Amino acid sequence: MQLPPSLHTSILHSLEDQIAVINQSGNILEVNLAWQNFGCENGMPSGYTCEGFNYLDTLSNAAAAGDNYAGHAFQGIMDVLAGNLEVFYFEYPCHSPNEKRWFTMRVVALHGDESGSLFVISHHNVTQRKLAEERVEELAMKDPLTGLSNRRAFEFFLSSEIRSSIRNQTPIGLVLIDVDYFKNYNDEFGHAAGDQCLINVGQILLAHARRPSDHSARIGGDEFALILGNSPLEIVRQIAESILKSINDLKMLFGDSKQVSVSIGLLSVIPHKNITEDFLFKEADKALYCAKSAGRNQIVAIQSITTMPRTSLEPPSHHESIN
Ligand SMILES: Nc1nc2c(ncn2[C@@H]2O[C@H](COP(=O)(O)OP(=O)(O)OP(=O)(O)O)[C@@H](O)[C@H]2O)c(=O)[nH]1
Repeated sequence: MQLPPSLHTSILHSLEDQIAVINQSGNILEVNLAWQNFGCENGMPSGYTCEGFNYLDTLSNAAAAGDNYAGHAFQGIMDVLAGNLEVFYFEYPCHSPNEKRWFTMRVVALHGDESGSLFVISHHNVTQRKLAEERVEELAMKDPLTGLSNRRAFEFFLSSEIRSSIRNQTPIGLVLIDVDYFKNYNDEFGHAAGDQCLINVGQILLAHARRPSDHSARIGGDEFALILGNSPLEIVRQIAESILKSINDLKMLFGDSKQVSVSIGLLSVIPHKNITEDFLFKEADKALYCAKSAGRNQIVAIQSITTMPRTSLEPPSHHESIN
């Protein structure tokens, strides 16, 4: 079989990765078809070959305009050109107005080039892998039944909201919600109806988490939580009352026999650095326990939390019940 005369060029043009050869100054000497096509698909004139382009200039201009990825790529290439780094490998987002895209960039000295003045840059599209990773990440943070955040995500958001509240000295609200006598509900109406009930409660919580700093989560079987960033006690209380009412109103959806109620414990506090998420959660949980003990279908608010550095003793909390 006869191989094409310029076998290496043919191989280069057959590759899916975008490949360019640059010299020590960053001038592009040669690109493959994939590189040309990518340029044309992204605003370069048709027939664009990159000849005369200086890749380092392009990156440094983008970096000067605030593109940190371009700045990092520039530095990596400079390190390879200077011989300080054998291979530079970098993964970066390159989203277009229509789609999310990620690429890897690999920069290495041209193999077999004795002058040591030629370098190969290759870009590989890793979008499919990144989208799959994003999806896995999303699934790992979501409760599959209600679509709300799961406990893991809740803990993450709580800790991040506490840090933000400490920084800004704003009150963080925490609301814990537990369905009343849910075991009986399951026993009486069946597990599928129980699932539907949890979905409906989840939807109500979701509708009450309106701002970017609000997060609703299902943190256990019939236990839910709402984090309300920058919310004083009065606001947290109003939101909890609205949740309680909406859940009581679910019986209109189900018919009178399927009455649903919840017990709610809540607090709002401006935290300082000794306040942990575990501490806040336990305080709100104490209030929830009080709401259960006092007869359920009601709200108990922690009125004040001693925010002094903790010793081995739990600080005193003061509860107020709202029916
Ligand atoms: N349908 C359904 N039930 C669940 C799910 N997860 C947990 N459960 C049930 O939720 C019930 C929770 O009941 P308990 O924690 O004993 O409390 P309760 O009956 O709600 O009583 P109080 O909380 O004291 O008012 C249990 O019977 C669990 O089996 C779920 O995903 N779907």
